[in-house]
Amino acid sequence: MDELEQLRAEIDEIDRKMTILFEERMKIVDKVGQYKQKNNLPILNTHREEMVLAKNSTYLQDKSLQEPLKKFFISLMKISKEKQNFS
Ligand SMILES: C=C(O[C@@H]1C=C(C(=O)O)C=C[C@H]1O)C(=O)O
Repeated sequence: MDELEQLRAEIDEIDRKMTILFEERMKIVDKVGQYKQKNNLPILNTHREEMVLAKNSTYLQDKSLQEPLKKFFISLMKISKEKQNFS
C-alpha cells in the first residue's frame, strides 16, 4: 500500500468509529427531543450548547484546533436540533 492509501485507510477507520458514535449520539438526541416535547421545553438550549463547546475544547491537546472543533460541534448541534424538530 502506498503512503496515500495507508493514510486514507486510517481516515476510513476513524470515520467508521465516528459514524457509530454519531448514530449513538443521535439516538440519545431523539430521546432528549421526546422528553422536551412531553415536558413542553424548547428544542434550543443555548446554555447547554455553550457548555458542550467549552467542555469539549478542554479535551483538545492541540489548542490550534479550538476554532475548528467549535465549528464541528456547532454543525453537529445544528443537526441534532433538526433531528429533534422532525422526529
Ligand atoms: C440535545 C439537546 O438539544 C439541543 C442540542 C444540543 C446538542 O446537540 O448537544 C444541545 C442543546 C440543545 O440546543 C439538549 O438539550 O441536550
